[in-house]
Amino acid sequence: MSGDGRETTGGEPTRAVAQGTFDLLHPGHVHYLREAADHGDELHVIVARSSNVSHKEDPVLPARQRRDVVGAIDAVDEAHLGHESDIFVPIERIDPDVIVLGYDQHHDEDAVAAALDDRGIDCDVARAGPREPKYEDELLSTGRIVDRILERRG
Ligand SMILES: Cc1cc2nc3c(=O)[nH]c(=O)nc-3n(C[C@H](O)[C@H](O)[C@H](O)COP(=O)(O)O)c2cc1C
Ligand SMILES: Nc1ncnc2c1ncn2[C@@H]1O[C@H](COP(=O)(O)OP(=O)(O)OP(=O)(O)O)[C@@H](O)[C@H]1O
Repeated sequence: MSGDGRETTGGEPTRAVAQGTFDLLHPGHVHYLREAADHGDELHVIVARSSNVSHKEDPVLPARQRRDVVGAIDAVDEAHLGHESDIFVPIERIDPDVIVLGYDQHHDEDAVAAALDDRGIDCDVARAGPREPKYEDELLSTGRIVDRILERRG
């Protein structure tokens, strides 16, 4: 562990990767990114392309804007735009020691580990936990923020 609580190996800095849509940031995102950062010396974040966000409504904000705002969070060393068609292309470029899946990300840990293995990428897979609400009415989901906007301003 280094002085700031992150893991080190004493040699090259270790790299952790987090990923997601990150449309309309909220404290749940900050919690996830801080937890992911604790898995390595450097945190790299892959921001999903809008065309790959198929399991929920389209993001409101363009991918480059989502990347730039995520990249401004203290825990994040570098934010990267995701690849349009092959999610392992940025992983090959970043060459992480660990991929930290979000607590509710639909990706299966074993399936991701098997895909990494198939491509000869030596990398662990971990799963982050959820943020517990700190106070009543804390909105910890982009979808719920959008619903609130529509209720109040729609
Ligand atoms: C290891 C890993 C790498 C990913 N890389 C990309 C990528 O390069 N491009 C992309 O559009 N999505 C990528 N994704 C997918 C998104 O990050 C994300 O899971 C999904 O599209 C958005 O949904 P979410 O915000 O609910 O997780 C990756 C996911 C994982 C687990
Ligand atoms: N409340 C939360 N606690 C911990 N992690 C979170 C929380 N909300 C989102 N995350 C994590 O942040 C990453 C990006 O999440 P995403 O952009 O899908 O946000 P979201 O608020 O869950 O969106 P939506 O409400 O539209 O599903 C994912 O890995 C997700 O697991």
